[in-house]
Amino acid sequence: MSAPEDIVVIEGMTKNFGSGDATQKVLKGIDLSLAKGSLAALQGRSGSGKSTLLSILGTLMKPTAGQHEMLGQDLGRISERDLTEFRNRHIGFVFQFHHLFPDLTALENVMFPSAMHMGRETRAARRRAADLLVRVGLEDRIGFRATALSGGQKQRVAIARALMNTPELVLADEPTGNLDRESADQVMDLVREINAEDHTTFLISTHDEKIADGCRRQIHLDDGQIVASAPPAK
Ligand SMILES: Nc1ncnc2c1ncn2[C@@H]1O[C@H](COP(=O)(O)OP(=O)(O)OP(=O)(O)O)[C@@H](O)[C@H]1O
Repeated sequence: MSAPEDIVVIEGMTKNFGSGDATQKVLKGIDLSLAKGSLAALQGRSGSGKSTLLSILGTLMKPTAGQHEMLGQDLGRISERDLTEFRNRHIGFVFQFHHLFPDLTALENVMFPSAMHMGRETRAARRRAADLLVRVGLEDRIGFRATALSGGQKQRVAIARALMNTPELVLADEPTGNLDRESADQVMDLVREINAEDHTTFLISTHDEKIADGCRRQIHLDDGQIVASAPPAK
């Protein structure tokens, strides 16, 4: 059952890859809810299904079975077109490898999601993108091409880009996996600040205990099942 403060609820979620004898059961019945404003780590050994779960939560992949609700909408029952619009409007993504366009500037990279989001005029988008880059501490890198940024700076641009459309939920798949300790800690400080100030909900998959400890909830996946999920701090 979902509580009013839950923005995401999944029940009985399964995901199989392949078919017949080659079927691989990757998610084996996941029940999970995320309260608005939560900051949760998704932990588990390599191959336990973390990226698969994030892809489904991000509506980038369909589950084999199970219920998926977000913001009160049953996402299993809406058209592909509406799902794309829903994703652009409500979900932001940060990946291990930043996926910035190398020849675009930091500002242009951050503005990119707004190009897919009808109705936001360019001047307002530029202003918001610039404000976000200031917020992530890159005011002196706004006009730099992505190739001229350090790994930590690129990941901060990726966070700004994820926030461009003011999503309720940000899914981050090993966002610090490619960074040195200091840059990883800075990225996590930034995530904590955004979470505290904006109440944006974050789910972060990580192999890094320090990053997981910096979250207010730890969800452990083992072989496609949740084996522990510390209750959210109140
Ligand atoms: N598109 C796919 N087709 C077939 N099998 C897949 C696909 N995506 C993932 N898998 C398999 O699902 C299992 C879980 O993969 P997943 O990437 O979700 O794990 P993970 O916990 O994120 O691992 P890591 O920590 O190494 O990133 C793996 O055995 C993987 O080979």
